[in-house]
Amino acid sequence: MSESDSTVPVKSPVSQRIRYRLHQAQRRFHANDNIADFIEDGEMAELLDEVQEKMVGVLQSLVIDTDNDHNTQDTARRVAKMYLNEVFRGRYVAQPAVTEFPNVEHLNELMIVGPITVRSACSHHFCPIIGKLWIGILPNQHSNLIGLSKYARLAEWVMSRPQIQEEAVTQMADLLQSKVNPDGLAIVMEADHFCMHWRGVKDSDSKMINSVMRGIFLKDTHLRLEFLSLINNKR
Ligand SMILES: Nc1nc2c(ncn2[C@@H]2O[C@H](COP(=O)(O)OP(=O)(O)OP(=O)(O)O)[C@@H](O)[C@H]2O)c(=O)[nH]1
Repeated sequence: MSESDSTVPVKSPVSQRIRYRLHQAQRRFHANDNIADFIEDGEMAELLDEVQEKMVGVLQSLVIDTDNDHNTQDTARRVAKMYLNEVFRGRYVAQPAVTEFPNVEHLNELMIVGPITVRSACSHHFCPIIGKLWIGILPNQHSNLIGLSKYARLAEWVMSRPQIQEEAVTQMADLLQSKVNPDGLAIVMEADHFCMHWRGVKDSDSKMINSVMRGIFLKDTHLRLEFLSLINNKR
């Protein structure tokens, strides 16, 4: 815990109050963690004002004349809103409600959902990661079936945080495993990383593809190949 977070005066900045609660609960708050449980009513509006104020400082340090440049006058507010309410929203809001249905018909055939569009950002440069995600599920009679749209809603919640792709797919797999409790779970993500396209090495063509296989997908080569060939036909 940093010294400034260990004791929190009542009128301290809202981010400091939230960090204090996280430290007290000994909860991790990395860039790809959700911290909704530690934010009280009305504090998102305060956080917006605080991030805006800090963004004003960044623009000043970039020597941009925000007083006279009509294009950047409201940029600090726009960027703060974009981070908190859009591109990093998955850190600050609670998990979307997911209706779970019992597997009454005891379905146990491979089901594939995708491609789900992924919009994320890398935690190193905060550059966009844009890609696609496929999910394969082999339910059993005890599995919960969740509505099709909920796969996309859960993916959006996990992905709209700064992160690395390897951890994003693992988080997605852990979440679906806990919701659906299937015999097998497979996830493949293919994405463009703008930190490689727009800057740095400036390689416009390369993508990152990674997968997570759980349960029967690890043991059953035929099932794994069936999943991979079905999604390959659609890519
Ligand atoms: N493994 C992994 N690396 C990523 C991901 N997104 C971005 N990166 C890479 O993370 C690295 C960032 O760390 P550094 O190498 O210290 O950054 P840098 O000095 O700006 O590196 P360059 O991008 O090569 O200019 C870069 O190589 C990125 O391409 C991801 O999802 N997974």
